[in-house]
Amino acid sequence: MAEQATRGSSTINYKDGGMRDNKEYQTRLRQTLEAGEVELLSPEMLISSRDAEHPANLIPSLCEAFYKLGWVTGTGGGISIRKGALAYFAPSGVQKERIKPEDLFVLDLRLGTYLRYPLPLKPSQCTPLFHLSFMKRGAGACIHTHSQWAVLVTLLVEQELQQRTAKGGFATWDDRSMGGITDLTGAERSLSKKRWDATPGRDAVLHRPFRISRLEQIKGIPAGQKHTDGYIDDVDLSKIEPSRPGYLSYYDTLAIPIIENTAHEEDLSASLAAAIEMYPHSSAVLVKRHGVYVWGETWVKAKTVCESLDYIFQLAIEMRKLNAPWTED
Ligand SMILES: CSCCC(=O)C(=O)COP(=O)(O)O
Ligand SMILES: [Zn+2]
Repeated sequence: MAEQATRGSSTINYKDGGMRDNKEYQTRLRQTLEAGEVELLSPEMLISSRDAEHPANLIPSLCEAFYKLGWVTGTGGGISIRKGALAYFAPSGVQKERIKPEDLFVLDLRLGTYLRYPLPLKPSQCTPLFHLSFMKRGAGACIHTHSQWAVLVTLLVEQELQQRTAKGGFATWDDRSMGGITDLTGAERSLSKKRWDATPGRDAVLHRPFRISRLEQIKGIPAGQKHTDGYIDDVDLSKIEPSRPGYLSYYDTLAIPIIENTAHEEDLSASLAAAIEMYPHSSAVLVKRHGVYVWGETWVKAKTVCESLDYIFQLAIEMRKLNAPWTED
């Protein structure tokens, strides 16, 4: 395992072993963590904790649970968790149900530098996408699944789009880019339009999101999101108000944007960023023929929303088989 971390042009070598049981070191370590002086940390300390709620322990156990749900089959998908300014990522191409804390990468979001990089592993290809959710939404965790239900709803929306385009296409900007969403305020609409015009990657956001209403489980999806222009350590994310408070009501319509897939996961960054800008209230983005990204303030919230969405996607597939409409308009 790598015993070093690189900061700027200098390389710091760390020794491990023995130190973990040393009380004085533990105290200094805690003070160092509290002061945010993470450069004094041994990379091994970043993943050594007896606390089951520590990201180094949570990521392996959650990935195992997600594997059993069919969310991270064949190494794809996963979860990243943020602890303050530190973000924890799983390795790429490794069976997600067998990940160990030692396999995890730790990125300092302020420095943009890895504090732990366990060669010869590589960080998950989802890393830049997870990173976007931390920087733009102040997320505490982000989940990526390859759930078959998520993939199937993107196919059905694609089919709807093809049928609509064949009938004469899209008339207005709203119709094209917002998929006919009518519940945005005038200010949000005009801001979205400005963002839409200025955002690279917008062309890969489908002209129609997945939309569904009148389902009890919709009440498990947040109504609004926090917006940040980058993770800043001295900004208290808990003080940033979400764009809309609370959760969707039974009478709201859930809308999840869909972006085109790319040959490489990391190339989804521009379109994911565009979808996040375009849909200011959304806590998820579907990737056509691929899966879904879902984030939340905490890993518990991200997992709960992901479960609700997966349930809704599965129900939507079954509804379509029965010719039951997803929305009333
Ligand atoms: C068969 S998985 C292809 C890549 C992918 O979709 C993904 O989610 C990234 O997986 P990684 O192993 O890099 O975490
Ligand atoms: Zn993927």
